[in-house]
Amino acid sequence: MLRIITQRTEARSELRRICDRTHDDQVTHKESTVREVLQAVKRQGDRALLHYTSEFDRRDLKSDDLRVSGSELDAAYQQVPKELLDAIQLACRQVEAFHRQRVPKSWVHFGENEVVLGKRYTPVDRAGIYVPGGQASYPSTVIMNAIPAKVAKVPRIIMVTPPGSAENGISPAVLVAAQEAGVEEIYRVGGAQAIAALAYGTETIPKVDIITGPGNIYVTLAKKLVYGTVGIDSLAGPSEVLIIADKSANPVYVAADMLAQAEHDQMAASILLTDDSVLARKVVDEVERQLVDHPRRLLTEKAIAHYGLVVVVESLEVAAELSNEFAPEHLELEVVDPWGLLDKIRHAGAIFLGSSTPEAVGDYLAGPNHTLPTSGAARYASALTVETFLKHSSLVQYSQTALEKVAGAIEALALAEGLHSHAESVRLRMRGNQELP
Ligand SMILES: NC(=O)c1ccc[n+]([C@@H]2O[C@H](COP(=O)([O-])OP(=O)(O)OC[C@H]3O[C@@H](n4cnc5c(N)ncnc54)[C@H](O)[C@@H]3O)[C@@H](O)[C@H]2O)c1
Ligand SMILES: N[C@H](CO)Cc1c[nH]c[nH+]1
Repeated sequence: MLRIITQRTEARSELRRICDRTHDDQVTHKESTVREVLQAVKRQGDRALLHYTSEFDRRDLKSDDLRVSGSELDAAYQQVPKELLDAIQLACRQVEAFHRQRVPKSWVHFGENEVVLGKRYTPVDRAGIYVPGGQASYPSTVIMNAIPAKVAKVPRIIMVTPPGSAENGISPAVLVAAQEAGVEEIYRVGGAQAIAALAYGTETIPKVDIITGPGNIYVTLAKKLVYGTVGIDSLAGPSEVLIIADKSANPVYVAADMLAQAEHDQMAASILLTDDSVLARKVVDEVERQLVDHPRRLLTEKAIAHYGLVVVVESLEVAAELSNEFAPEHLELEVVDPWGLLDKIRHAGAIFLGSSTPEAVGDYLAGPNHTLPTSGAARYASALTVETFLKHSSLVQYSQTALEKVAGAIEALALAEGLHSHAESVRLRMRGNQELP
């Protein structure tokens, strides 16, 4: 089921197909559904939200049900075992410590020539965080999105997540993680309709300035389409792992790490590049073996069948080259000298070095963010950070003397652009205080 490829040209074209899986032809019809959902929510607000929640999540709700109540939030604590609460609190502390390390600071520079320049950072007024909840529940994603927003001092954080089944609702762990991370405004709505609500606002859900968080193909397409109306973090769609392994790697670990990605979504991708054909064979067998009793076997098998791949390469240098072309969300270096190989890596959302560092460490509590760019977006985008929730304004002050020194240059540039009033705005100041005629 998991294929092994040894031929370089075939490997390249398969890797391209997998990387492009979120913008291939099969996705086009999903995009038209997403466009329709966005338009309907924009025009009809809550009415459309409730309609699509019934259609896609099989939950018949009223507007009043959308917001998670205070009593539900309180009750969630009773349903979360102590070890899980401890783990959530540990993850919150570690993620916060990591994100506090590099918070950008406003600065002002008083130059020698009576010129003052600077940058002033301010948070967005409202952030909308999307927490997925279709195939699995993600308390970890609450933490990864809410904590950086808190560190950035965003005044209002609005969380959306699918409603869950009528019997179980939203996972209590998600509700507890939200409260531990400092979020209390939570709405039960998922998919493209949730993204539309955050982008345009409805009677119940407020419009935000930026939407962050990962999601399935519908969520990712919706974020792409609302970009401009609101900001977004990145296109953090169906998950991916690419593992570069040599003969020192343990096939049991490699297989487990491939399945740990595949179990997210049938569109998740799991790739192994190795210079050892014996390891390649063992990993394929081990994936089969670990799938036998897998509780999410059907979905995971689909992901492995469509977007799983093992490539045997001539050398680790070739593996690094192919990995750079793919630009994976997660890259694991399970080789004798991971730090040596790191020099050859240029594009990846997060890099895990050595065989004692399964990607799950980063998923939950190492500290760095697990909301990462997918489908090749790591070529130009990065993990979610505190800066995602900040923007900066440039600060500029010139004295009259400083302005006199550059007046001629500004005038020349303005005239070259044919912009009369730009030139005039400087020229008038050179003539001293102007009285109204
Ligand atoms: N890149 C990252 O940083 C990262 C991190 C965590 C998870 N993920 C990814 O997030 C995704 C989570 O997906 P999920 O499905 O579990 O939850 P989700 O919340 O992203 O999607 C569920 C929603 O999709 C909508 N939906 C389902 N079927 C639909 C259909 N046929 N038409 C229109 N809308 C439909 C429903 O409204 C539902 O609420 C996975 O792909 C996982 O790999 C990515
Ligand atoms: N691997 C996911 C990022 O693609 C993050 C995650 C959350 N829970 C488990 N894993």
